[in-house]
Parts: sequence; structure tokens; C-alpha cells
Amino acid sequence: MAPIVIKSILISESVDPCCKKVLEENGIQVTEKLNLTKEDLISEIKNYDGLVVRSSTKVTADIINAASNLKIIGRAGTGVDNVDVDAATKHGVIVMNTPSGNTISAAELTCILITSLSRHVPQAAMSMKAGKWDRKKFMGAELFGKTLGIVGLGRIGKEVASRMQSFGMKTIGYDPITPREVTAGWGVEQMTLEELWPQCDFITVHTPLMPSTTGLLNDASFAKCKKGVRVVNCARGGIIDEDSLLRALESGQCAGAGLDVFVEEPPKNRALVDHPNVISCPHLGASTSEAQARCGQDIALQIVDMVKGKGLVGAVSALVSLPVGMEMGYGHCNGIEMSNETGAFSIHHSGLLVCSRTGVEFPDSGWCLWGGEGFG
Ligand SMILES: NC(=O)c1ccc[n+]([C@@H]2O[C@H](COP(=O)([O-])OP(=O)(O)OC[C@H]3O[C@@H](n4cnc5c(N)ncnc54)[C@H](O)[C@@H]3O)[C@@H](O)[C@H]2O)c1
Ligand SMILES: O=C(O)[C@H](O)COP(=O)(O)O
Repeated sequence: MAPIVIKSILISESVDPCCKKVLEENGIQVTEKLNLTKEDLISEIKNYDGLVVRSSTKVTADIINAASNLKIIGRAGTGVDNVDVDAATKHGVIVMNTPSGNTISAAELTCILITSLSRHVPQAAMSMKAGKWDRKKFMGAELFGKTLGIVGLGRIGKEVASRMQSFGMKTIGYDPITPREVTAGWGVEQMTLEELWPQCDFITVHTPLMPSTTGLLNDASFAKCKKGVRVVNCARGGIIDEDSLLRALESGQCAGAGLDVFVEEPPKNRALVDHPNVISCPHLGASTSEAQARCGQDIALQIVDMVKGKGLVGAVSALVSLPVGMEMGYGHCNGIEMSNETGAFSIHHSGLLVCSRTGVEFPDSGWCLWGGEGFG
């Protein structure tokens, strides 16, 4: 791989200081400017070879078009839905993420929301602070023996399963890509969504936000659930349709929701946040010192490796420039096996890889196809 020259990088969000340190130790000049408006970013970006962001900076096509020197957009975290990967690819800008750095933190917050929902801990704590001693109102239910449905059995889904199994929960799930025999090895029985909905006491979603996952839980799927199901979304706002969730909470079909993410962040419509049976957080899944240190260090090291011509670990957009029908590589990731099997992936206009044989959409996350870590 030919080395790529990166002399200056703009960090536009609160990224762990080790990111700046590693880049500077490798001769890259780093400027940190937080809370830039879109207009500020458009006028600033031409001065930099690289941009490092988290999820708040919306790196839209107009920003990328104005970035005459930009060669790399580094996402210190997992989701790249705040970056216009198509526009970046068209401009030859590499988009890179650090998908495993915050897995444990996101999984832990998910489990905290599940356990809090079962015992109303946040509501009880607020009532204590209000000077009350209300033991009847906060009667809960044990998690032991209950069924947790996990939709999306990738990195975070797997970690959630093992933690909740230690509470004695039965874990079932659905994932169109991770093989059933692999998740059976983690104690997760896979089934169709139609089979899954009516069995669950709790449902947690861990997919990327894509056309096929938008509104996965909607009026129709809530209607198939047990009355009183509790749901958690620590993935992306919109995977659980927000209007349907509110209706299900109001009718009692859904007894509680734990939400870390919203369609609009921060949410202007406060109906869900204000609902008494909703526990919500301001997108805190990755907000631990450990996750931030890992993501900050990983993105810096990946950029340095790219500059030195050592590799393109975490590259997301590079895939889009590969020809349809290419050989993607070898490994035990099912996506790779399928590419070898079919040689028939096409690049969807939204940046998704779509297998023409199965119609399965792959998120454009480089880890699974480049890293070869698969589902080990
Ligand atoms: N709240 C936070 O701060 C936070 C932190 C980290 C990650 N995330 C988000 O969590 C989500 C999961 O992250 P991850 O690292 O586990 O990703 P991952 O890529 O490891 O796993 C996602 C899984 O979803 C599966 N999937 C795709 N389409 C599906 C569908 N239609 N139905 C069911 N499963 C489907 C994929 O096959 C994959 O196994 C992402 O949306 C990510 O952006 C949020
Ligand atoms: O996709 C992610 O990595 C998470 O949503 C975390 O986003 P953040 O880096 O903005 O906290």
C-alpha cells in the first residue's frame, strides 16, 4: 500500500487526549476545535489532511466537498452513520472507524438498562431524592428464568448475552449473518423474528441503522410481543420506531423502555424521555474512560499505520471502491465465506454491501471483512 501524506489533523469532538499525543509523536500536527458549526467546519476543513470525529459531528457531502486537502476521516468509535461515506469515497477520502473499542462499555450499559428496568431503580432513586419512601410502587420482577431476545448478534449482542445469562436469563436471538451454530456456542438460540417476538420478556437491539433495521420494532412487531414486554435500544435511534414505542407504552403492551439513543439527538420531542416507564440516557454507551482511551488510541494508531503504508485497518469506505464480484478475502466471518461462495456482492447506493443471492445487507464496517476476526 502506498503511504498517504497526513501533516495536519482537526479533532472536532471530545476524543481522549491519547489520540492527539500518538498523532503528534508521529509528526502530525493536531488542532482541537470543539462545537464548530457546520459553516465553521466548511471554512476550516480545507486546512487539514485529516478529521477525527465521534458521533456528533455530521460530516455531510457539503463539508467533504469543501475539504480540498482531506484524505482521512477517522471515527473514534463504531457507527459511521454521521459520515457521508458515499461522498467521502467519491472524493477519495478514506473513512475509518474503531469498532471494537467501545463494545464492552455499550454492552455494560445495555445490561444496566435491562436490570434497572426490572427493578425501577432510576424511578425509585428519584422518589427517594424527593423525600418519599414508596416500597409498593416499585415492585419489580426477577430476571432469573426470563427470556431476553437479542436482535443483532455481533460484537455487542454477544457480550450482552453472556452477561445476562449470568442472571439466569434464557437468551434467544436473530441475526441474518452470524451463523446459528456460532451463536449456539454462546448460548443464544437463533430463530426468526416471528418466532422470537412472542417469547421475549425483554428485547434488546444491537444492529446498525440501515433500511432493513429501521423500525424493526414497530406497531406490527409490538403486537406480536408478550403484553408487558420491556425493550432496550443502545444501538441507534429508529431501530425501535419511536412513535410505535410510545403507543405501546401508553397501551401497556410495552411495560418499560431503556433508551440510550434517539432519532434526533438531543431529542426535541420529549414524549418518550418524559414517559414514567422510560429510562433514558444521553447516548452514553461509549462514555467510559476505558472505551474512550481505546477508541482514541486505536484511531490514532490506525492513521499512523496508514501514513506509514502499513495497512488500512478499520477502513470502511475503501470497500466501496472494490469491484463487484471481487474476492474479499478468507476467514471464518460468514460474510467472507459468502463472498467466496457467491462472488456476488453489489454496492448499494447507501454504501451497504448487498449480497445478490440472499439479499442480505452488510453494514459497511471494515472490521468484519478486513480484520478477519469474524465471530470468534
Ligand atoms: N450507544 C452507544 O454509545 C453505542 C456504542 C457502540 C456501538 N453502538 C451501536 O451499536 C450497534 C451494534 O454495534 P456492534 O459493534 O455490535 O456491531 P456489529 O457490526 O458487531 O454487529 C451488528 C450485528 O447486526 C447484525 N444485523 C444486520 N442486519 C440485521 C437485521 N436486519 N436484523 C438483525 N441483525 C442484523 C449484523 O449481522 C451484525 O452481526 C451499532 O448500531 C453501533 O453503532 C452504540
Ligand atoms: O457508534 C458508536 O461508537 C457509539 O454510538 C458511540 O458514539 P460516541 O463516540 O459519540 O459516544
